[in-house]
Amino acid sequence: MRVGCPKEIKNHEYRVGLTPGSVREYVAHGHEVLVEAGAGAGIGADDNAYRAAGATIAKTAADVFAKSDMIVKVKEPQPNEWVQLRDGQILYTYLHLAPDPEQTKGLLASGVTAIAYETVTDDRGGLPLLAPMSEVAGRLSIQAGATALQKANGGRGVLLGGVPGVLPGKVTVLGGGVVGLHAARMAAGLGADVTIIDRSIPRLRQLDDLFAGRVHTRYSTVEALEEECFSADIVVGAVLIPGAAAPKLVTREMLSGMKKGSVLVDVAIDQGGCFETSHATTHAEPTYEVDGVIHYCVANMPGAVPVTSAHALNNATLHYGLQLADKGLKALVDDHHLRNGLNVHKGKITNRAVADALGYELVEPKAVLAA
Ligand SMILES: NC(=O)C1=CN([C@@H]2O[C@H](COP(=O)(O)OP(=O)(O)OC[C@H]3O[C@@H](n4cnc5c(N)ncnc54)[C@H](O)[C@@H]3O)[C@@H](O)[C@H]2O)C=CC1
Ligand SMILES: CC(=O)C(=O)O
Ligand SMILES: [Mg+2]
Repeated sequence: MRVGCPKEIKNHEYRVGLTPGSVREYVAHGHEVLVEAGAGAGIGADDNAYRAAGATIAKTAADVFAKSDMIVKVKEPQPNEWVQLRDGQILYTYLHLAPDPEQTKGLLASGVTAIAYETVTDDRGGLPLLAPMSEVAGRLSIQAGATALQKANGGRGVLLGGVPGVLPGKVTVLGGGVVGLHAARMAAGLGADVTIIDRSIPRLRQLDDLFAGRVHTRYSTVEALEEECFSADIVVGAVLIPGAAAPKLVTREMLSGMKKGSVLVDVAIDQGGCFETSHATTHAEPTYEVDGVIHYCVANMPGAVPVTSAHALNNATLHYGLQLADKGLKALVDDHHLRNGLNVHKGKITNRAVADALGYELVEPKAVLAA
């Protein structure tokens, strides 16, 4: 198979779908790899590094899209990318379709077979291709929140760790999954007073064990949300219902109960966000203010640290990428966890959460692959 990797074009997105190390693996499996010139610049991998790994360098993205059987990317295709996709081609990348009707229409019209990293599953109930970027974004959320909390940046001017004789800042984390765990770990490491809210009691038990009393846990009710958000300096939004639009846990009305200059970091923004007042921002202009509360809603947070992120992402995506390259669509038939990643195939929606969110008929992946 010919595997193509275009340069990412989303605002300040410096990650790359294939590192030179991954290219070597595809080449070792007998595949041709076509990489757009400059695709790895953001991680310090120049075209010669890709040539040394066995790739051919394409001058333009158009060349990569036209000549490849499978496109491996990081971010969801942008409008001028989805028009270049076609029937019979595989797209392997993050998609986040539930909050994005325009992209969904574009992918359906193209006929492409689109596999979303974020809905591929594993035996432990996890999302193995989302997890590494959730680890990065969770850790980054506290850096971003702490920066926004500084007075000169519009925040209320609190140092998260406090100092001897002065109480630390308070961080509330909504959703104690992968993002939430890593946010809590960073916040606790800085000395903040941290509370995690989740609706899963088994998960709260795990977190309580893990942090051995260093972090508080609370079951998710409106009362708990209000108390923990109203007293917080930073609230990290980290809830997820896989594939679906995020539930709006913090309403606009609740902002009036929050401290002026406190910060909402909505990591869940790629699934539409869990604060009613969130809208996606970019690394170029990451924050805005509503009712005195600073909002940070960057939908591609890991793009800020591409050297770490691209390698962590490739570690997770390589296995299934090779399966797809080796076997084509049979890889989806053979492995139900990979099949759970199938969101769009030949003009049909094949993921239930996406179909429900956007009002499409669901076509079962097994049925569509057998056709
Ligand atoms: N903005 C960005 O750059 C990035 C965003 N993300 C996003 O962050 C979000 C979280 O991802 P993960 O931590 O990997 O998900 P996860 O599945 O590991 O964790 C989600 C947690 O939310 C909890 N939850 C669901 N509904 C809840 C509710 N109503 N109240 C309280 N808790 C609730 C679940 O029990 C679970 O523990 C996702 O939307 C993901 O796409 C991930 C990486 C980068
Ligand atoms: C998961 C995601 O949206 C990202 O890594 O950009
Ligand atoms: Mg406390």
